[in-house]
Amino acid sequence: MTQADFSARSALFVPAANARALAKSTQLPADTLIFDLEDSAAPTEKAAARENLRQHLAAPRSTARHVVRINSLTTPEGTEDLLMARGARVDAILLPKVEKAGELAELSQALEQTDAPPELAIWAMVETPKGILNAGALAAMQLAYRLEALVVGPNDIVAATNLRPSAGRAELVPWLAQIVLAAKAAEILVLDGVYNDFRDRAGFEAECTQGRAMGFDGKTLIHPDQIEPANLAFGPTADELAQAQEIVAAFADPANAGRGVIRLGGRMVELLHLKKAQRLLRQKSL
Ligand SMILES: CC(C)(COP(=O)(O)OP(=O)(O)OC[C@H]1O[C@@H](n2cnc3c(N)ncnc32)[C@H](O)[C@@H]1OP(=O)(O)O)[C@@H](O)C(=O)NCCC(=O)NCCSC(=O)C[C@H](O)C(=O)O
Ligand SMILES: [Mg+2]
Repeated sequence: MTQADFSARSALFVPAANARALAKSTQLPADTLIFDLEDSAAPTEKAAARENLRQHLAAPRSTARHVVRINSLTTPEGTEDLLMARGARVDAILLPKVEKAGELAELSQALEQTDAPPELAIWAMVETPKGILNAGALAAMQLAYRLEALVVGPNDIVAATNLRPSAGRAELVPWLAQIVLAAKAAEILVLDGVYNDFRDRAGFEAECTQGRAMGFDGKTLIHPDQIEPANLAFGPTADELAQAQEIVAAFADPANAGRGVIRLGGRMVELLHLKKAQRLLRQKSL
């Protein structure tokens, strides 16, 4: 688990070029909405998508975290997207196809130059072979800059590597694990990639279970039907919540005052478990 105090179970990509999807997004129970200006907008749609989104973000919002995926900063579109997103006071900017730590430094400097508020975070997509190889260096930028999350991009990974993933994506797992480990070492969030077959609920649920078991904090999504199963799979189970409450209560017992390790129901429980339990309960109550 990361240090983030908010829940990041479900992050729905909302194509900014699609007015109906933008309208729909305000009623959806996703923890995060990622408004997309990159791959879901064709080159001829990009300016209109940005303008749609500017207007959409000026209206009242839901309580979801609002993130904008901009185009690469090496393109004129990217700079326009960044200025729009910064002006719209979103929670984070998602930069696609990040390969080198310098790209995050460049984005961070651009935000400093426009006096962006310190709470405006950076999210980075890891979706190329170089990005995966450099995941540790990218995540380490959290120390110097406002990097809050790594996000996997399986479609670009598959396209760049000519991989043929089978059901269960065993071929991808070693690369995904590298990205998860990099994020954990830097104590930032890590979100699993999208599942394209949005009518296949069983397949989606299986991939959520696998992602949660690997340590992902949540999953990026492409369709509203994927929100509820992702919230279930990445949220705490009833057992985990009950255990967390038990641990907090046990350490609050005066008989255990000042102790670093206690016995609870035949198990050893240490202060690290208390910290994890407290974080879980804090996230649940937000
Ligand atoms: C995949 C879709 C094109 C399917 O859309 P559609 O045919 O409209 O589906 P439905 O008829 O079932 O939709 C029902 C209603 O829900 C709204 N809807 C659908 N998708 C979304 C969404 N993502 N956000 C908000 N609302 C949504 C429809 O408008 C319908 O509403 P209404 O008309 O009022 O009844 C579509 O789901 C879609 O475009 N999905 C997102 C695509 C996208 O953003 N792609 C880019 C991000 S993924 C990516 O790039 C991953 C990464 O980079 C990688 O490399 O892997
Ligand atoms: Mg991609």
